[in-house]
Amino acid sequence: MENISTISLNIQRPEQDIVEDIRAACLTYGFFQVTDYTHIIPKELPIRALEASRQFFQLPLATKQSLRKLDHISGGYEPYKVLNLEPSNKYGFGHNEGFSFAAINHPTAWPDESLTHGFQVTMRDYYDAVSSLAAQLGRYIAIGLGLSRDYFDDFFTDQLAHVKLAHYYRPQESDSIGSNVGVAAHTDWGAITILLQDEIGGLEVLDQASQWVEVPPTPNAFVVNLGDLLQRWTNDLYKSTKHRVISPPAGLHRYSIPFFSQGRPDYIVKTIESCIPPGKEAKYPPIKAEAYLKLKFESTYSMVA
Ligand SMILES: O=C(O)CCC(=O)C(=O)O
Ligand SMILES: [Fe+2]
Repeated sequence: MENISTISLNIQRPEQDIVEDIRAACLTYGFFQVTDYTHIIPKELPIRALEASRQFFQLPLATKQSLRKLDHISGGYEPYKVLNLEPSNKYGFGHNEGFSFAAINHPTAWPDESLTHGFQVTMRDYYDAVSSLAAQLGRYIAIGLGLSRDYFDDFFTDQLAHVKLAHYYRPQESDSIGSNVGVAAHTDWGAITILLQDEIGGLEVLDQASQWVEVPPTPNAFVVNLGDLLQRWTNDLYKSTKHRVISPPAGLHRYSIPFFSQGRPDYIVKTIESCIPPGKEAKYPPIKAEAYLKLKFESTYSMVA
């Protein structure tokens, strides 16, 4: 079992080296970490985003409850749910509360500016910057597949991504239940997920030998993983790998911010020809990004209000 690789995106590196490192990771784990991205994401922005997230979760519960997410499309607060391993729910019910939002103009119950100063601006900045990183990773992935570098650009332009601020913690009493589920094992649905995690740890990836491998918290790094849509797009050549989060022991708090890159809703995802072995057919028919995500949602997730 190999470690999850850490790939420097330093612009001084030969581009082909970055491309090959990313390709190797996509063919195995579909998980890697990236560093040296400050030409795309300002150095202080991830710190600001985690700080704003901590600030949000410190609001009184009643305030957070008033910002509750109403359905799976809109953004807002997702309250803490204690363990409930309902199999039809992709995330189980781990020990976490969340706040999610999507692209600009998307309905979201934002907290009042007077309560969390600068929160919305920080989150918008974060969204835009990480969107650019997703598009740049798309270019490296395209080159690695022998495609033109702008092959995925159209998919990432005006994409509808989802960002989730996640706060993992365990109230004392749940220790007696013995549950340590932060997020139950799952694969992501979209194309690329870019995750910022703090220094607590707990994210694990299932390797080819069915062992859980930790993705260690790494200063100034983002975790990148491919989702089911990119696996399908590449005819299963690139991997969307199962992962989970072990929640920290009572008394510790973990914060993370996954950015789920799901593409322009009306974009039609059609199997990349060069990923189909000679003499074989594509495994999947073309599908609109939006229709694919809806299908995934309906088949695996039952929202409990
Ligand atoms: O919080 C994390 O480290 C990962 C969360 C995750 O996998 C997800 O929300 O899809
Ligand atoms: Fe995930």
